Order: sequence, then C-alpha cells, then structure tokens
Amino acid sequence: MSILSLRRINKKYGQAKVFAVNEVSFDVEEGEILALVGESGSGKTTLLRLIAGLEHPDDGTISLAGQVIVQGKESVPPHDRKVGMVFQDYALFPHLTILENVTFGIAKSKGNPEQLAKDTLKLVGLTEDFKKYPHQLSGGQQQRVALARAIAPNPRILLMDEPFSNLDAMLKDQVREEIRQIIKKTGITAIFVTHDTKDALSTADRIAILHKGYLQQIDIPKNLYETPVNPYVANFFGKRNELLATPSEDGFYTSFGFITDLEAKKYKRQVKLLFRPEHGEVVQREGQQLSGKIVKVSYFGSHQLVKISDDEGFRVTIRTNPGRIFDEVERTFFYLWKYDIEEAF
Ligand SMILES: Nc1ncnc2c1ncn2[C@@H]1O[C@H](COP(=O)(O)OP(=O)(O)OP(=O)(O)O)[C@@H](O)[C@H]1O
Repeated sequence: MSILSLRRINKKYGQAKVFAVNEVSFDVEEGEILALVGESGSGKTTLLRLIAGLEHPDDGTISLAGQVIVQGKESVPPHDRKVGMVFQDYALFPHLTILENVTFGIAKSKGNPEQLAKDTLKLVGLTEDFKKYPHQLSGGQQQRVALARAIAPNPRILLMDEPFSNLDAMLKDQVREEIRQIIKKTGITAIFVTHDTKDALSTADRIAILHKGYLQQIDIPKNLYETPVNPYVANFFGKRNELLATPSEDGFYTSFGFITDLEAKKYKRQVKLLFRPEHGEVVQREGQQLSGKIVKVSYFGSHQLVKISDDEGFRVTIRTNPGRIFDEVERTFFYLWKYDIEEAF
C-alpha cells in the first residue's frame, strides 16, 4: 500500500529561471526504503524538503498516510506531518547528552519518554553511552543517535539527507548495512538522498533518479542498472561502452570483428552496441569473437579493467577477474554476452 504519494510537483525558487523540481510524481510503499539520486543541483534535497514541509511547491499534491498534506496553497505545517528527519551533519545538540538529545523530541509524549529514548537508542545499537555528549562519539555513532532521535516519535516516514556522506569509506559499507537493518526492523518507510550510486544500489529497495528536476526513472536497483530507460540513467550507474556496428542478415560488423546475431536483420542502418565492462569477456581462443590490442590494464583488487583498441585506436573497456595476467600490446580476443542495440543516428 502506498504511504506517500506525490502528484505533479513543481518548485521554482524566487527569481530562478528554471524549476528545481519539475512535474514529479511517484508513490512510496509502506515499509519501503527509497533512494533519491542525481547529480548536484538535480533537485533531490528540494524534493525531500517539500515532503518535510520545509518548502512549499508551486503546484502539485502530496499525500501522506491517507492525508493530503499539500494541495494548492494549502499545507499541513511541518510539525504536524509526523515526519522524522536525519540531517547530513546530524544536527545533534552539542550541549545535551545523547539520551537528552533523543528525549528532547518526545518529552511531551505519553508514557515514559526517557525509557522510550533508551529503548530507541538500544534499537540502533547504542546500549551504554547514554551520558556521553555527541563530540565523544564516532561519526557512525553520532549518526545512530540522529537516527534514534528521528524514529523515537514514531514518524509516518523517515527522511534522510545524504546520511552516509560524512563517513569514511571503511565505515560506510558497515554503516549502510546497519542502517538498512535498523530501518527494516522498525518497519518504517524511509527516503534518503544521496549522490553516491553505491549507497543507493546497496541500501535502497527502489531508486528514483532525478536530472534537472525531472524524474527519469524509479525502479528496483537491478532494473535501473540492467534496463535503464535512457542514456542518462544508464551512464549515471557507470559508463557504458558504445561500439558502432553495421547490421547484416546474420550479425553486426564492428571495427573489432563480426558478431553473429540474428537480431541484426531488424536494423537497416548503423547502430550502437551499448555494453558495460562486465558484459564482455576476454578469452584466449580464437573463434567467433572480436579481437583487438590490449592498450591498458588497470588493477582494482576485486577486478581489472582491460582497455582494448581496434586498428584505428578506438577503445572499449572489458572487466576481468583480478588473477588474469595480460601483456599490454598483446593481441587478445573477447566476446560480448550482453548488449543493448540503439539506432546510431
Ligand atoms: N534556497 C534556494 N534558493 C534558490 N535556489 C535554490 C535553493 N535551494 C536550491 N536551489 C536551486 O535548486 C536546484 C536544485 O537544488 P537541490 O539542492 O534540490 O539539488 P540537489 O540535487 O539536492 O543538489 P546537491 O546534491 O548539490 O545537494 C539547484 O539549481 C539549486 O541551485
């Protein structure tokens, strides 16, 4: 069931010439984790602030948990929306202990606020540092306090702005997994903003990708990566190779050789074969494969990227396992096991 629904949301700031958010519509399902991704200035934070009520759209409707919270000029004020927010810098009160930080937002709630704060801190994995101050905690721990503070009032939805950007690379993988598990354990619906595709692919159930304020695609990570709706989305998740090819009855002629493919006869004019580095395989045997000269091998620990050039110097990149040893300038064979076909012109 959808808990949040945005319909044709537009937002332009003051005298700006272009809209920060353009005609954006989507639904978020209950219990889902949605990542909002896009390059800098694409409208991610604006969208989050519109949902939180920190900005008001020029047009559009927003409904949360069955209640219309924005329509035309009317809107429910932020404190009545029951939205939890985790800010990029965590925004903890430096002069309050972590227990006081979490109790602060629920002080007026029924029952025993301090016990609820303690229980929520335990839920996020902080069991004994209740009396410490934020500066005495690591970045990852501070983030968990911010998360506890946001979820303690039992919000309808949790919004997080760049939650992983202040963490170093070593910590990031671990924190992503922990945060995902905590959110899933509570069953809360969450939306987080990130410009890092790894954050989105590894943490979210679905990803919404924005470009210049327009929603490009919203789907599960695998579909965004494997079946992007346009070149912008495809390239956002890692560069694709683009190889020009001439179709014939039984395959494609390329500058690296011939690829047998009966799909080719559907095309009348030159096409582009689009493929990611992991959709090719470098092989030793000669056969129905493509061939070229290895011009560069880059080692990344978990894999290698091999740049292969045709006779004219045009290059494609193929990913291989890290154990293979290649000589640069070696002639090699490779094949593509997956590619998209697009009209070239
Ligand atoms: N308060 C503001 N006043 C005027 N323009 C703004 C304001 N906030 C954002 N903008 C503009 O709106 C557009 C979208 O900005 P927004 O911050 O939503 O993008 P973003 O995708 O979150 O970017 P980043 O990743 O850099 O935070 C940008 O062109 C930005 O310059």
